[in-house]
Amino acid sequence: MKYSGLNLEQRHGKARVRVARVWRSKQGHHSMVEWNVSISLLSDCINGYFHDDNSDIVATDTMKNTVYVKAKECSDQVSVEDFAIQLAKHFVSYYRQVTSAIVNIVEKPWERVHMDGQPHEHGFKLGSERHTTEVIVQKSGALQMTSGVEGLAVLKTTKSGFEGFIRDKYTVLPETRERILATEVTGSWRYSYESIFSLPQKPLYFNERYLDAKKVLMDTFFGCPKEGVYSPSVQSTLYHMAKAVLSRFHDVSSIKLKMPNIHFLPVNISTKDNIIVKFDDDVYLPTDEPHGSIEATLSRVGSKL
Ligand SMILES: O=c1[nH]c(=O)c2[nH]c(=O)[nH]c2[nH]1
Repeated sequence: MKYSGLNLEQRHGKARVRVARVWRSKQGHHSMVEWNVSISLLSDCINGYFHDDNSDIVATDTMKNTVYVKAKECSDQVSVEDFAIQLAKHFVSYYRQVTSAIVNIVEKPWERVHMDGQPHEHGFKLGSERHTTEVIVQKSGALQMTSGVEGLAVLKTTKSGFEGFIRDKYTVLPETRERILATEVTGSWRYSYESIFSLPQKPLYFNERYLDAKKVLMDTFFGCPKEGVYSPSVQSTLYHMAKAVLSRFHDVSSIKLKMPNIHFLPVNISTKDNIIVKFDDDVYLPTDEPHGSIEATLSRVGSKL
């Protein structure tokens, strides 16, 4: 928006609104989710910036309240993606001023407790990795949506190496075909649905997709239980993981993976005359600083990122 020779780009929203929703069946079976919701609206409210006139501003406090109202209105359990879409749809359809709504949600990994193999009706414990989503909905119904996972910490104790890299006067790293490979995957995959009117109608479709995508990522990282699979680099493993998701899910058009290389350093301790600990692929020093940072986006040729 141009005003007195200046250009203004703006958005406003509410970040980190926490909400939990419980669904109770008549038989006493409970389901629950906990979400951390961030909303950002693109809206025509420039008079608030230029003329001290707030009459076109949706208060961020109102946005926060809307999260609770919409959670209340979900009478059946919904995926985090469906909730994000419902919220975003509300803002673009309810307010004349709002042209586009961006909703980010992180789901806290509450998992049903099992006792002696039996699922508990109303007991949950916290897991580790988190299900995430970002949806952008325009007034026209145009949609961009991604789902993802964060904090997926995985490690294997062998079948990993790193050889053949550039060696120069700054290089000390020995080549190896035997090391620990550890990372904490942050991934997000873009769905090819481009309109809120063309979404799959199956309830909890995106929850199923999330679990399946996570399984494909992990299966590719680890390989089969007995043999595993050799990783020549984090880069190669990342590529195979991303490719497996694109091959498996035809409604995913691109995937971004961030895979820090969390180093486990060989421990060797010696004095001038004595070796106290000699590394034999057994004792490691786990570190998280510094770590390698490796990330890439893989998309189908012709897909919009
Ligand atoms: O898999 C790896 N990729 C790298 O780029 C790299 N760099 C490094 O020092 N170790 C490793 N390992």
